[in-house]
Amino acid sequence: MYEFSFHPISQKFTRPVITNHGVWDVRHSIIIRLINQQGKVGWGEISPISWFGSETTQQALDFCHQLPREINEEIIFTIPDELPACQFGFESAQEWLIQQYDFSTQPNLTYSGLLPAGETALQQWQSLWAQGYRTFKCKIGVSDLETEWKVFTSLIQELPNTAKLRLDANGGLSYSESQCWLERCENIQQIEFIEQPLSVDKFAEMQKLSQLYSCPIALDESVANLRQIETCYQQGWRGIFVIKPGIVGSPSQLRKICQKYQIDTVFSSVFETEIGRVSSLQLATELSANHRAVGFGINLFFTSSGENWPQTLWHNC
Ligand SMILES: O=C(O)CCC(=O)C1=CC=C[C@@H](O)[C@@H]1C(=O)O
Ligand SMILES: [Mg+2]
Repeated sequence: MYEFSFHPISQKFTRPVITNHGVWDVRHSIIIRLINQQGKVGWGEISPISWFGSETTQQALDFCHQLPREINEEIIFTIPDELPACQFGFESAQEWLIQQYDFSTQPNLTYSGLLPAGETALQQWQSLWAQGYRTFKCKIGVSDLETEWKVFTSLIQELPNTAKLRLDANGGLSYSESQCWLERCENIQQIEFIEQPLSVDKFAEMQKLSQLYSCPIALDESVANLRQIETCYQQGWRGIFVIKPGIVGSPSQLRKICQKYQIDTVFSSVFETEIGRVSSLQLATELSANHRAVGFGINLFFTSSGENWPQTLWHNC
């Protein structure tokens, strides 16, 4: 049995995340705490992204409110699939009790840095490069193609050949715009992949594009949860799968799927706090089959874990 408690938190990003989905400037999460009978504490984080298909923060809060103050493993492992962020948060907290993670160790992974939208990306990449980043991601499908292509070509001209660049459209391109990007990126060696060019309902079209062009395509919104990963794999997707542990669902089920299908994965943040990050990077360390850079490079919050975090965060809620 575990003593269960939770706190909703809201944190404003240092800069809004601008994508085809819109402008996102505040991250709403729920921090959960489990205390076992030996008095050990396990931390978990529920950070939904409803426009990726996960539950809403309100639905996650309603789920937490209806739980008793004492919960057991059966409750944790029977959280419905409609609540993937809750599955992640509760299972992570239970694993935390066993692993007793600490924040001081940065896992031995390669990180990708998310560049700001538009021209600002041209200033930002150098400071990230100086910090050791060699993989960058920028958003496309936000303004018109030619404007974005102009910024992109300036960026590519500046980036060293050893850099890798990911273009994330968040499903915001049309079929012809996707063809245009894929054609133009065909022989640009820095391009690692184009992420989710078309919307989730256009799987067949993305499958066709992946056969027509050599520039790799990564699915993100199309594989946001475990059921979607399974479906896309069964429908023949053998390209890249972007895995967002914070919203994909049960970590134990994710381990099974990654081991069963040996999929080409890129682990990606849901812009969580250090609590969700520690658990997500544990999964990335275990399951990153092709050692692709993980999309956890940038801290978009004003504060990050400091002394005695998250106790301080917990008591300040
Ligand atoms: O994957 C990364 O490099 C960083 C995380 C990231 O880009 C995203 C996180 C959450 C929602 C989206 O705005 C975006 C994405 O689409 O991948
Ligand atoms: Mg994405």
